[in-house]
Amino acid sequence: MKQAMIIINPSSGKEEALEYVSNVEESLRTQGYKVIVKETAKELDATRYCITACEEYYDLVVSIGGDGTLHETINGLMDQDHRPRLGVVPLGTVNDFARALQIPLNPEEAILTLTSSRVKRVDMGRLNGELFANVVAVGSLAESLSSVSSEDKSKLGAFAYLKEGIKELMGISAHPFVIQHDEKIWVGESPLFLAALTNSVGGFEKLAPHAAVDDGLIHCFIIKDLTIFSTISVSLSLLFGNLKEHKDVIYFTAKNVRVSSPEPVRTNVDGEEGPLLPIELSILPRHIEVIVPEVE
Ligand SMILES: Nc1ncnc2c1ncn2[C@@H]1O[C@H](COP(=O)(O)OP(=O)(O)OP(=O)(O)O)[C@@H](O)[C@H]1O
Repeated sequence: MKQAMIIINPSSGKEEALEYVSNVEESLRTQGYKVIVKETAKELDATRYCITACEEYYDLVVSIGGDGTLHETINGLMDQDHRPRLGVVPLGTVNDFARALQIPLNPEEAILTLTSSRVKRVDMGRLNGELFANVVAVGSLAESLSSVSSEDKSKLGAFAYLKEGIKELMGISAHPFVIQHDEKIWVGESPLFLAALTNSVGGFEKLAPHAAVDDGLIHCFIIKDLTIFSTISVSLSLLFGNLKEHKDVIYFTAKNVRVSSPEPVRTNVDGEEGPLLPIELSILPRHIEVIVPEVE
């Protein structure tokens, strides 16, 4: 009999997550799965549960929660030979991974998608010893993103990040970076370096419109300028999708990236606080298989 594990963060999605479990269970049982439900109680529980699902040859893991829960679930798939297929019911504020894969942001509709026969192989990024699914942000702006309050996130969604970003850019200086990408190197000062795998970053689906989830590339943006006029125009480019063409932005793609700084600079990984520099990024092409809607 096919086996499915539901990994659910009961604290996600304004504490509404548990309401959806029975619908997901029913959908999976109807499809012939034996279902087990694992509730997370703390950080990294989702990773531990997902490792068990790999070791016990589960066919499917469904993550019910925000991008944080999804990030932790995906990390359970890191060095595993058997990797169950992934289903996603997004309950967070931003839900970049679901946006990038056209998985409905409405939980009820996302649950219906679990019956889809269409799957997509998706790239994962490796950052030092962990995986990321969407984006790594480095620099003063990234540090401010980690501090966006959940109240602001719920109220303003993606605009909370933009608001914090503009506030931050008006008052801060850049960090010195050394960015090695494949055989090239960039040395300079920047308030923000972004490495994106998908088109959706911080809820902005147009940040990297050309980034396909399975193109085997890390899409990198270095923001160079800090003046207020530039900040406003960079923000507009974020919204309208031409960031890579902006004159104060350097854009490149790479398979391997190393970012270092003589200063202690923090990172933000998939929307959560990440490690200090230096970081090494690489790509695991088409590493996981995700259930996506029947029609694009
Ligand atoms: N039972 C729990 N109570 C509190 N926190 C938990 C629990 N289980 C897991 N967590 C932690 O909560 C973090 C945030 O979860 P997640 O991103 O899924 O939800 P969210 O905060 O509603 O989403 P978003 O950040 O997009 O608004 C996870 O990274 C995880 O470490």
